[in-house]
Amino acid sequence: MMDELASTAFAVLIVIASVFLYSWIFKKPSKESALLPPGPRGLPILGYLPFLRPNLHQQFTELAGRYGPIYQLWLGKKLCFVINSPGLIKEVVRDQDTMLANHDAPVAALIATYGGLSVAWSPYGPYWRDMRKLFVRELLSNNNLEASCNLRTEEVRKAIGNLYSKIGTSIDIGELAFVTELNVVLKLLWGGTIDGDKQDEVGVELRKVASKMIHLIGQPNISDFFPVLARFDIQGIAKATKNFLPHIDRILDNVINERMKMNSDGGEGDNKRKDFLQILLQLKEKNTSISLIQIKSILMDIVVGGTDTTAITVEWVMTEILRNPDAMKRVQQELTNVVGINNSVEEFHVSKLQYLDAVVKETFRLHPPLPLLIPRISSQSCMVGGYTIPKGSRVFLNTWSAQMDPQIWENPSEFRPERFLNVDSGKVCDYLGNSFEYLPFGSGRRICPGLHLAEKMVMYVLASLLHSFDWKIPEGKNLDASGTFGILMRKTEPLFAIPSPRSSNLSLYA
Ligand code: HEM
Repeated sequence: MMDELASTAFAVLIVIASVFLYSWIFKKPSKESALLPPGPRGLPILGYLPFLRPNLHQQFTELAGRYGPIYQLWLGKKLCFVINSPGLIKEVVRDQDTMLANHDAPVAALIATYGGLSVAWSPYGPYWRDMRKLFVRELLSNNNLEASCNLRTEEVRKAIGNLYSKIGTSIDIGELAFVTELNVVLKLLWGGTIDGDKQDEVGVELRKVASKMIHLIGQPNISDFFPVLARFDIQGIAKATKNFLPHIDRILDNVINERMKMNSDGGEGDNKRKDFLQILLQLKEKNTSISLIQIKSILMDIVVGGTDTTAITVEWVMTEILRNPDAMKRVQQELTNVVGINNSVEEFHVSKLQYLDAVVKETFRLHPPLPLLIPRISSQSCMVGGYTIPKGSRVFLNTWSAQMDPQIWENPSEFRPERFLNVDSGKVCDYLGNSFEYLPFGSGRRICPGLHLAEKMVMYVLASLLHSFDWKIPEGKNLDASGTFGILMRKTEPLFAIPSPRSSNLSLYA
């Protein structure tokens, strides 16, 4: 994608170079008063854009070796800073958190979220705070997560039950995890509003929507690097996103209408527990400041933010486990001890699965789904590491670099879950954003609000897959562990694996 961007950038921009050279020279912010860090030099106008490689987090880490833990580079008209060390990441998310609390929303993200109304893409301020509070309080609080345990159990059991009918065949693990996670998320969102075949249809449609949206948002867009060119929409990304929006609207409008009909018929939907859509619609009735498009943006936050990330994680963990048979044996032994070979895994078992927990943590370290988190933009000029970050700069927090730092992690490229078991090392890494050398869910005000749900789901799905089945790679397939970065880092080749039953507990899943 970066190569494509580079050639498009060249073709278009060489033609108009002379016009821009003038404005470039005269509009570039003055450096006299700002102490900027060193950084790689790029070309006039294009900056470093033509030199970007697909795996940005790796390239940024290499550049840190040359320029230090903080450096600057121009991407088109945008001044960018890359922060690579735990100490400086801490400065950003603790000391300068309010100045750097905005995500730098690409044009496509703003269009897809009705002008930035979602939690992820709204600017830091009262609107974002209220929406995030609502999101966390009503959907992702500990109480709500406990209350929705049955629903997750039901969906995971359904997925495992289906696998028993596919014994010996090759399974796309990412797809399996995605469908399971999407079903859980849809149940949390609108419970029994729609059910059966209709739920499956909506699931299939939302799946397409989520992956298209991630593709559009993750695609490098000239308009983001040269805002003055945004109105020409050279790559047609804005147009594609606008054309696609009515499709999202139609799906969500249908579900919302169904739910409103149920409300007016006095139906509670998914038995006693209120689903998220029901809560949002009730709030809307009471409080006219919440509009339908805000509700839709939040629903999309969850569908887009909560499904692919979790599925990618399950796929990476399964890949590492298949590459490390000793780890697979140890996980399965732990499951046998904690769950019992002929019992099914329950969510309450998960907190006792310490080795699996270490395997998941180690996988997040090596393969974080968002190795550069979501890039920030400075709302005010501020200082990091003794350097000035001028207002309006893009800031990349390269957590991958910190997670692969040999000064912190011994033999960082080796898969060694034991490093997360070693309590004596004094390194207690959790997901809460306080260990700045380990931040798979980010940190500070913008830390992922879905982390507890994600943790529960990832652990529960993996425990169920590994307790019920042994897994092997299909003949002729290799177990490649390379990733490709868009906005998410996915496996370059999807993982296929063949299940064979480990225990005779099929009846528990039927
Ligand atoms: C393995 C799964 C997941 C990973 C690795 C992950 C990771 C992240 C990261 C790194 C960020 C950016 C944090 C920052 O900028 O500092 C983020 C933000 C976000 N995530 Fe997640 N996430 C996951 C699952 C979920 C789930 C399940 C949901 C919702 C149900 C969710 C919803 C969001 C939202 C709404 C934001 C934006 C928060 C804001 O801007 O205030 N994520 N996530």
